[in-house]
Amino acid sequence: MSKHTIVVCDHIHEDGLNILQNTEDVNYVYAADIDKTELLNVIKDADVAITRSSTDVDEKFLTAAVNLKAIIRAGVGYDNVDMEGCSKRGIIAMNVPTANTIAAVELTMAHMLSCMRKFPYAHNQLKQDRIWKREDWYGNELFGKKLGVIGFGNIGHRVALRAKSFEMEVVTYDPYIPSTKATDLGINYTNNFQDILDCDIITIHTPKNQETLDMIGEEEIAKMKDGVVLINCARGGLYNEDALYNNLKSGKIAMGGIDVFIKEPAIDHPLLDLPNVTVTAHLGANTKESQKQIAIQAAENAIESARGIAYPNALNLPIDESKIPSFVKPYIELTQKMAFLSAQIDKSAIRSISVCARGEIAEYLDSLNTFATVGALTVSSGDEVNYVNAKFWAEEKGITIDSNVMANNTSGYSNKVTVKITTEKGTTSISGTVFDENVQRIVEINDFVFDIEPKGKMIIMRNNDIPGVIGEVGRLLGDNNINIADFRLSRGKDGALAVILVDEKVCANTLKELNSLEAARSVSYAQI
Ligand SMILES: NC(=O)c1ccc[n+]([C@@H]2O[C@H](COP(=O)([O-])OP(=O)(O)OC[C@H]3O[C@@H](n4cnc5c(N)ncnc54)[C@H](O)[C@@H]3O)[C@@H](O)[C@H]2O)c1
Ligand SMILES: O=C(O)[C@H](O)COP(=O)(O)O
Repeated sequence: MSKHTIVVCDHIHEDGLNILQNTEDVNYVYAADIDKTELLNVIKDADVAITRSSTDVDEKFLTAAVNLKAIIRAGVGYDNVDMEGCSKRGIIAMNVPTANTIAAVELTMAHMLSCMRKFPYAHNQLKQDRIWKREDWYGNELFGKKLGVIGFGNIGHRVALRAKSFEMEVVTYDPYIPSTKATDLGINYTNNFQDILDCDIITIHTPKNQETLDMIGEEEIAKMKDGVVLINCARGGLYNEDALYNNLKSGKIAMGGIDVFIKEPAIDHPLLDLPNVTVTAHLGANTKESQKQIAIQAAENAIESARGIAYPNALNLPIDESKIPSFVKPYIELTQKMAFLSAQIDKSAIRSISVCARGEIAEYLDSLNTFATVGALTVSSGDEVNYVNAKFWAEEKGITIDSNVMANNTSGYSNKVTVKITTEKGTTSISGTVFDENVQRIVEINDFVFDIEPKGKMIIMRNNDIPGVIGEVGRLLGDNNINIADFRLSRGKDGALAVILVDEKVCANTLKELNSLEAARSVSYAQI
C-alpha cells in the first residue's frame, strides 16, 4: 500500500497525533520539536503538512516542500502562509476556522478584566513581593463602559455578546457584514470609525492583511479618549506597535491587553517593560478543549486531502464547489475534456484559451474557464497542473485567457459551451453540451457538426470530400493492426472532418502515412 506522508510541523494535541499514527495509509512524521532549518529537510517528503503560527509557510518552506499537495493551518489566521506561493505550486491551503473561537473569546475577556483590575500586578505584589497593600489596587469596572469591537466575525461577535452580559454598551465596526448581524443581537453597528475611537475600551478581531495592518496608529490613538484601554488578541501589528508603546508610556492609553506580537516569540519586546500592559504568549487558542478539537479536525482533514478525497475549509481554491449546482458539474468536466482534446489537435505552444457559453451555464463561465485552462495545460504539463495553479501557470507561459457569453445560438441547444484554443500551429474550436443531466457530448469541431462521446483514443482528420477516403483510411489502419471502433464523418462547405475512434494508440509513423493520403489535409491523434 502506498502511504501518504503527513508532517506535523508544530505542537498539536495528542488526539490528533493518535489519529495520524493509527491510520494505515499514513506515514506520520512529528517535526514540532526540530529546528525550523532542519524542518526544511524533513518537509521535502511531505504530501501534506500541518502547521500553526510558529511555522512560517514562506518561500523557503515551499521551495523545500517539493511534494506538498496540501497544507492544514491548525487554527484560524493564515497571515503567515504565503497563499500565492501555495497557489502557484498547486498546493491547497486549508484552515480550521472555528475550533478555537471560544478559547480566543475567553482570553479576550480575561485581558479586558485583567486590564481593568490590573490583575497581574496586584497578583505579583502579594504572591511574589508578599505585600498586602489594598490601596494600590483601585481598578475600574466594565459595567457601563463603552466597548468598541473591530471585526464582528466568529470571535468579535461573541466578545460583544459577553460584554453585554457585563452590562457594557457595545458598538461594532465591520464593513463586511450586514448591520443587522449586529443589531439583531442588540449590538450597535457603525460605519463611522470615529465611533470606535470614542470608546472606553477597544478590542480588535480582524484577520491580519494589507487593509488591517496598522489599522490603529498614532493618528487614531490621538483621536481616542485619554485613559483608553486597548486589547489585541488577534494579530500583532493591527495596532501599530510603536504607537502602542509610545502611548502606553505616555499614559494616553491607560492599559493594554496584548496576546500577539509582530515578531514571535516576543521575549525581548519593549512592551514587556511597561507597567501598564497585561501580556500572554499568543495563548488565544490554548485551551485543552480547543486544541483537542483543532488537532482532531486538522488530522482528519490532512488525511482526506492526502487521499485527494476532500479539502475542507480550503482557502485558495478558485472555485467554491459547494456553490456549484449539480447540473453544472458535467459541463465543467466536459469543458476540461474539450480543452484537453483541442490542445492535442494542434499540439504546440498555446497562445490563448477562450471559453464561450450559452444558456444558464453561462453564469458559471469563471469555473468553466478555470477547468478549460487545466485541460489545455495538462497536454504539456501533465498532473502538475490543477485548478489551484492553472491560472498562474497560464500567466507564466504568457497565455491569454478569456471568456464570454455566446451572443446568439443557432444550434438549438439550450446550454452549450465552446472552447477555442489557439496554438502556434492553429486554432481549434470544440463545442459540447449535456443531455439527460449527465450525458456529455461533443457537438461541433471547427464548425463541423458531430455527436461524439468525449472519451477514448481518436484520430482527427481534416480531408477533402472526395470518394474513397473512408476505404483508404480503413485499409491503412488495418495494415497497421489498428481496429476502428467508430468512424464519424462530418461534411462542410470546404471539405470534411473525420473523427475515427480506435482501440489502440496510434504511433507517429501511422499518422504520417495517413497524412500522406491524397485526400488528407491534416491528421492528429488525441486521447481523452
Ligand atoms: N490570539 C489567538 O490565539 C487567536 C485565536 C484565534 C483567532 N485569532 C485571530 O483572530 C482573527 C479573527 O478570528 P475570527 O475567527 O473571528 O475570524 P472571522 O473571519 O470569523 O472574523 C473576522 C471578521 O473581521 C472582519 N473584517 C475584515 N476586515 C475588516 C476591516 N478592515 N475592518 C473591520 N472588520 C474587518 C470580517 O468581516 C469578519 O467579520 C483571526 O484572523 C486570527 O488572526 C487569534
Ligand atoms: O489564528 C489562530 O488560530 C490563532 O492565532 C492560534 O494560533 P496558534 O495555532 O499558533 O495557537
